[in-house]
Amino acid sequence: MKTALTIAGSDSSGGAGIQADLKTFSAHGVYGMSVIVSITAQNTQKVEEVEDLSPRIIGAQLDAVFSDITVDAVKIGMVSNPEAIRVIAEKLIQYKPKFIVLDPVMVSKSGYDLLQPEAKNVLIEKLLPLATIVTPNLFEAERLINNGEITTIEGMKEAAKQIYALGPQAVLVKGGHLEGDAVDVFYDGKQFETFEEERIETKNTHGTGCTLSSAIASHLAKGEALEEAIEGAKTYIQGAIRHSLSIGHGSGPTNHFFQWFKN
Ligand SMILES: Nc1ncnc2c1ncn2[C@@H]1O[C@H](COP(=O)(O)OP(=O)(O)OP(=O)(O)O)[C@@H](O)[C@H]1O
Ligand SMILES: Cc1ncc(CO)c(N)n1
Repeated sequence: MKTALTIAGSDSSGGAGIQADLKTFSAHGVYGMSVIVSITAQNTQKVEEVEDLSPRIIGAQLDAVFSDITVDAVKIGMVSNPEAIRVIAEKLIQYKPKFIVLDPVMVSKSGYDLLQPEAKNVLIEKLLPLATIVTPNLFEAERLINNGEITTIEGMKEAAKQIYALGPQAVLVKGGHLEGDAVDVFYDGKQFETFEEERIETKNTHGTGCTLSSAIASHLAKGEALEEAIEGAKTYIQGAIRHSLSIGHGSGPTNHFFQWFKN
């Protein structure tokens, strides 16, 4: 069986973070593993509190996994602080996993900082150059390049180009927060490609970004080429949002098992 590792934060409500990642891996038939960087007390309405694990135990988790198990793909989500980012980068350079999908998580849908503002430049310097693909949403893309607001597909293309110049092998700027259809823009230094799906009208979009990046990692772990992996992940997130769950009183989670249990 192929394997994937998520390095991310825990979401107590199970809709985003580590929990979304593991569910996504399972739904793809990939064996999931996790290195927890931070614990969030959150639900479908808001993030109440965050507590980071020490860099020492983050490093120890990475050593424990990589020293024993072949990791076919890594997904990185919430990394929270500069010290955590430094140890993650150091271990990834040491163990050299073949594929790294970096979701540069910065702020929760409810507005809580999941990446400390002073950690942004460390993420850019240490993690972006290691990424097979980085998957910012519009807000994260704006913050990565500090070049104003992105409001159009053309703007997404320009941002993708500038983020590519920071060192990842490819970029997928996600258009979930734009108006109209859900259009994501891919750039790999050679060409642009757009991945488009119809926008689904729902408030239940908690964990969409985590789900998409883990789905890409799952497809890469199974040996698919990058664009094929994105295509597969985009089809998956569309189904997971279409059958998303009205759980909780806020923004409900995506449904990872919609093939079997439709809402
Ligand atoms: N309402 C929707 N209908 C269809 N697709 C959507 C919708 N909202 C988001 N998507 C798609 O879901 C994926 C995740 O995009 P989004 O921009 O929401 O990520 P995100 O903001 O990082 O998510 P998160 O809130 O989990 O951090 C993208 O492929 C995007 O196009
Ligand atoms: C732990 C965690 N990671 C990522 C996100 C972004 O969706 C979240 N809300 N919580």
